[in-house]
Amino acid sequence: MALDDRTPPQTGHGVAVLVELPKHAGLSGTLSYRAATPLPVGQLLRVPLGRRVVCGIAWGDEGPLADARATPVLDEGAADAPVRRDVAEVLDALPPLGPGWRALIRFAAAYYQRAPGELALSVLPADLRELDTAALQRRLRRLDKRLGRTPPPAPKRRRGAAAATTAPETPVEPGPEPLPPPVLPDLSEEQRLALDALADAAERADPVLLHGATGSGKTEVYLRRVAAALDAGRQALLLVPEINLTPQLEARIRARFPGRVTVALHSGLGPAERLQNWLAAHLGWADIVLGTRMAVFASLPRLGLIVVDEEHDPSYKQQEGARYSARDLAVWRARQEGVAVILGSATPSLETWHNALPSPEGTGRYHRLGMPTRIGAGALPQVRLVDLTRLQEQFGRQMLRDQPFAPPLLAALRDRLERGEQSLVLLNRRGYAPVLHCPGCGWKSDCPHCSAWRVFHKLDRTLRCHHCGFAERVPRACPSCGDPDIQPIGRGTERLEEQLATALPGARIGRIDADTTRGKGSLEAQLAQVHDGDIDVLVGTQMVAKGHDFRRITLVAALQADAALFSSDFRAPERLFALLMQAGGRAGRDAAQAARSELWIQTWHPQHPLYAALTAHDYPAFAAGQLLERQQAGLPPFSHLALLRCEARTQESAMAFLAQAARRAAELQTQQPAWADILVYPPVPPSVQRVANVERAQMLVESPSRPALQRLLAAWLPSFQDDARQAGARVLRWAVDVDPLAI
Ligand SMILES: Nc1ncnc2c1ncn2[C@@H]1O[C@H](COP(=O)(O)OP(=O)(O)OP(=O)(O)O)[C@@H](O)[C@H]1O
Ligand SMILES: [Zn+2]
Repeated sequence: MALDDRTPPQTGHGVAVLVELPKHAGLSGTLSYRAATPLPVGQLLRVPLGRRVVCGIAWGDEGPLADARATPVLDEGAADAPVRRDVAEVLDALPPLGPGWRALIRFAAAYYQRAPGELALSVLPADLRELDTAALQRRLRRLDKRLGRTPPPAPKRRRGAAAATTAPETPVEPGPEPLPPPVLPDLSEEQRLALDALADAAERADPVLLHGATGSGKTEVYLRRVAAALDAGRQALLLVPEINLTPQLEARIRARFPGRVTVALHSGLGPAERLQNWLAAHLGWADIVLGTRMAVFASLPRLGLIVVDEEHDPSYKQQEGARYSARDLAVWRARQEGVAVILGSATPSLETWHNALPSPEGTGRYHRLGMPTRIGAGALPQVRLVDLTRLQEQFGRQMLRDQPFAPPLLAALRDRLERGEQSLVLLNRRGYAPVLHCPGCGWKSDCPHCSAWRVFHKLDRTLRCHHCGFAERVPRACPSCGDPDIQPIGRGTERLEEQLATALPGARIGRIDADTTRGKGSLEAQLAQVHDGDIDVLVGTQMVAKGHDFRRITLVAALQADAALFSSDFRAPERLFALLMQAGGRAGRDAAQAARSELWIQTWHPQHPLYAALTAHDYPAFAAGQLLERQQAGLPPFSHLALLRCEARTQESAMAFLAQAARRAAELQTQQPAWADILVYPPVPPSVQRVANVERAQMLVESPSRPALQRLLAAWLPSFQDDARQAGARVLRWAVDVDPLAI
């Protein structure tokens, strides 16, 4: 570069930097800084922002600067210093974030309508955002030690980037002595066929839906594909819905791939460990990353395979900030990077199923592979429906309250007990009773801060709100009329546990729900008890219904499932079907006992078509019925939704904000014919309208076309900021949820 005489000595290179901007800064792109030399895009930096020094990512090269003083001021926080500010530090001990990662951030930010800086920085480990070079060096040395690696050679200089450096390109061989290879099970015929097809699909990087029955051995299929990816020198990313399912799988992966580096990424990790694991992935040292939804954003320079296990699970959808679907992003990322992605489930989401059906029924975008048979050819549990209406006629209401098990179900539970087999009773509601009630004056245990009841927890004798957390000791007498005879209404897992103990004297009863598993490691310990056979009957919420490979359970019972059949949320039947089929899938996983396995369902609506499909284990029939209904109603996957949410001091303000937004949309729609088909529904309060003294309202937007919806949202959202500012303190928060899951 020829320097001319007039160039002041402080010239340098312009770099556009992505930073996590303070909320409402009104800036959504990058900020411009000055660096001594050009920086590679994706490089992690420390830059001054206002009075702080924060983590940033080099996002674009703005070329050599002729005169730093003449450049426009972009950092609002530094209005009194009218120069481009200097990059404070270049974290060049780390290679830049790669093009795949950057493309994913750009896409996800645009799709979910967030600022790229906010998204990019929020998906990096919190500790990484705080690191300076010295601290980073210490962390890297610690990581070397943990992985038994020799420290990387001194960074080499990169061509064309004077100061920028990269870590070694090739992954270093693992340190520990290679252990003897594990013994692999002989594949079932279905597994073999699926693997052949997967190898073909991987060549073309087609997304694949692996639709395998519960207990059909999907995990083994994933592991074989992981092995193939590792053999090809690539990294594998395995996504699972929840942390509680991870310990069993993590142990299995480590045993399966000794000498390979497996790291976990999920919110249950401490900050230091999360950083270490993230670094191992980013540096290419980790071969396998096992994680929850956040792991879809892992930086993986050698990515070769993505697996999304239990792809239907709602926990893949982030419910705050950028409300992304890790499943959908996994498919996008795989396609973009040209790698294979496997979505696995016994009960796929209807969106995925639709994509895996050939046209004209579906889109044919995914390749569908079926594994309908359980390992060992064990039968799926026989479904037994108990008609609660008949039961009530026979025994009366009171009996049903005190002893909620139909006599034949009770007999079946006793059988299991005598044979030393286990049973699982599913009830998706924790606590003792959902509400306390005074028969004298009609008082009920409502929450003073929410439009919800407070739940009675008998163990610690509290009334606890599951929405805002407000808890108080249970009153001795009715707080309204003083009547001492206040009573629980309904039943939660605590009460069910008590009723089971009465009905099955001598049985060892365990309970697993969010209340019993608060302590670190307590869930693992309780699951181990079940696996070891120290428990006869397990009571639990949906936590125990999925994923677990229980070997001794031969009976699963669901006591109160019906509410979902008539929910206003159009996805409720899909979720109920999946929950029951998955729960049933915990029974009879040992082929020797499978023939005796049963799924009992007590219902007021035994004639409902959902139960007919469940009894026949016929997911495709259930899905076909649901898809037809969705098509007729113009619901996803036949349309695309966004949900606008507003939180305000009063319900009127929340509604007014959304009504104003609706008017803005109508204006935009008159300007752009492509948006005419988009429907903006009137704002409504959600089912729980007030939480922690905050009023909530929501408004649904429905579009036949995804791109049209995207464009409308992008044009529409800036006006929200203005309207929110106008509303001042009355409006607390607003958010847009693209492809919302719960409505
Ligand atoms: N080829 C095989 N030979 C013998 N056992 C196998 C084989 N494949 C898998 N298994 C065993 O079968 C059981 C069920 O497999 P796995 O847990 O992978 O099922 P899954 O399809 O993931 O079921 P779910 O959807 O219910 O979680 C496991 O105990 C697994 O170790
Ligand atoms: Zn509350």
